[in-house]
Amino acid sequence: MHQMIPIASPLFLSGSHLEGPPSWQQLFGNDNPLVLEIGCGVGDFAVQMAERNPQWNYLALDFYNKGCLKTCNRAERLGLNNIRVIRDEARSFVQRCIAPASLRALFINCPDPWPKRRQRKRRLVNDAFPDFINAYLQPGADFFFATDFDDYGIDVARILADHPQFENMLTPDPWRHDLDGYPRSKYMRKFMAEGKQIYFVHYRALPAERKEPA
Ligand SMILES: C[S@@+](CC[C@H](N)C(=O)[O-])C[C@H]1O[C@@H](n2cnc3c(N)ncnc32)[C@H](O)[C@@H]1O
Repeated sequence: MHQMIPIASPLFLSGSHLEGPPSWQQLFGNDNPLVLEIGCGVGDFAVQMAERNPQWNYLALDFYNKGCLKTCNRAERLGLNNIRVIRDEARSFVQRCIAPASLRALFINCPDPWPKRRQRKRRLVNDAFPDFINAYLQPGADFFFATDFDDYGIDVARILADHPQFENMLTPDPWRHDLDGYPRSKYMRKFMAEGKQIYFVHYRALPAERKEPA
C-alpha cells in the first residue's frame, strides 16, 4: 500500500484535523485578507504569490500529500510565514473551513481536465461552481483560472460570463493566452514547453446588490 509521508512543517494543516473554520486570524497572527489556491500541486505558484504579497494570508490547498510536503519545504526555504499548506479535498474544505464572504482571491491553475466528454461532470469548475464559490468570496474578490486545455478554458470563460455575479476583468477578451505578471506554475511551464497555449481567465465577484432578482 502507498505510504503517506508525514509532514512535520509548522506551515502544514491536515484537513482531517479541521472540523470547522479555524481562527485564521489567530493562526496567521493578523487579520490580513485570506486568499485560497485550489490544487497547488508542488507549490511553485503558491510560494511566488505569497512572497510577492506579504499583505495576504495564503492558503495553498491540495489533496496530494507529496505536493503538500514540497510546498511546505519551498515556503520554509523562503522563510514565508504568510502561507499555510492544507491537505484536503477542495469543496469539503471550503464548506467546512471558510466563512461566507471571506476570501479576497481564489486561484485555480491547471486543474485536472477530465478530457473525455462523459468525465466532464467531474471537473472542479463546472456549471455549479460559480454559485458554490460565490458564497465564500468577498465582493470585489478576484478569481483566476488557468488551463492548457482549450475546451476547459473556453467553457469556464463561458460559465462565468453567463453568471450575473461575476465581472470579466479581461473585457473585451473572454480569456487571454498571456497574463502579465502572473507566475507560471509547474504544469503551465510543462505545457508551454510542449508548445501549448494557456487559457487565462480573470473574473471579479460583484457586490450582492448587483445580483439579478431570482
Ligand atoms: C494537474 S495538477 C496542477 C498542479 C498545479 N496547480 C500546477 O499548475 O502545477 C492538479 C492538482 O490539483 C489537485 N486536485 C485536483 N482536484 C482536487 C480537489 N478536489 N481537492 C484538492 N486538490 C485537488 C491534484 O492533486 C493536483 O495536485
